[in-house]
Amino acid sequence: MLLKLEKITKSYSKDRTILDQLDLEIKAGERIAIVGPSGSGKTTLLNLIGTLDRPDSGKMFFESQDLSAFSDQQLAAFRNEKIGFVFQMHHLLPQLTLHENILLPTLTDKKLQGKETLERAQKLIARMGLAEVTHQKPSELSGGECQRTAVARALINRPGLILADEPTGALDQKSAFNLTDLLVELNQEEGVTLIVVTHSMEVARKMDRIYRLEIGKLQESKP
Ligand SMILES: Nc1ncnc2c1ncn2[C@@H]1O[C@H](COP(=O)(O)OP(=O)(O)OP(=O)(O)O)[C@@H](O)[C@H]1O
Repeated sequence: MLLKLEKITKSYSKDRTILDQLDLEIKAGERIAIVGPSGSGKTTLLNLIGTLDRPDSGKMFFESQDLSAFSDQQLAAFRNEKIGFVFQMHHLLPQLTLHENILLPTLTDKKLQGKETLERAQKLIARMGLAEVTHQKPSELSGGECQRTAVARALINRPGLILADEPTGALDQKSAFNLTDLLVELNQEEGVTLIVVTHSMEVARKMDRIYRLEIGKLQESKP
């Protein structure tokens, strides 16, 4: 099991529980979609899985390691090594080129800086169809190119898990389908596990399993 959530509860205020004793198990290499009404807690759940926030109660295991036992510093190192993030708005740094943005997650760790990482970046740039625009800055790229750069950045450290929160939400339909197909191909080529929060059933249907988040719990849903 790559990821196991046991009775995870989270609220931001006393009068409303967002996630209520939620359980989830995900195997390495799976593609999972999380759908559900606006405000149901999808981003909250993704932030907990990504260790950007901690649950009020419950346990979370990643490769059998109990993450609640990790200090904030240990979690930061874990996150950088094991998890890649893709957001709705690409969150690229505007002053850096596409190439520099992709290398950002490698800058915090000396072990990651070397020929192998540069080769990995080149390979991802080619794979994403970005070879022509590597020295351009985000303002000089299309929305689809920015999102593909964000996917390359998420993959640069070879994480076991990609968390994507509405990755196609800001794209036109053609770019949205392209990006989804690319994520599926990368899952198949590299074995990276994929958790995608989406409002789009077309995107969700390309995953192995679809979960609906409603009233604090996940229910497996048919495509
Ligand atoms: N930091 C916070 N402080 C207080 N309330 C919050 C905070 N973050 C989220 N919420 C509330 O928790 C609920 C769940 O939010 P969340 O962003 O997880 O929902 P979502 O399912 O991702 O919604 P959407 O589909 O609209 O993006 C919402 O009612 C939101 O207002």
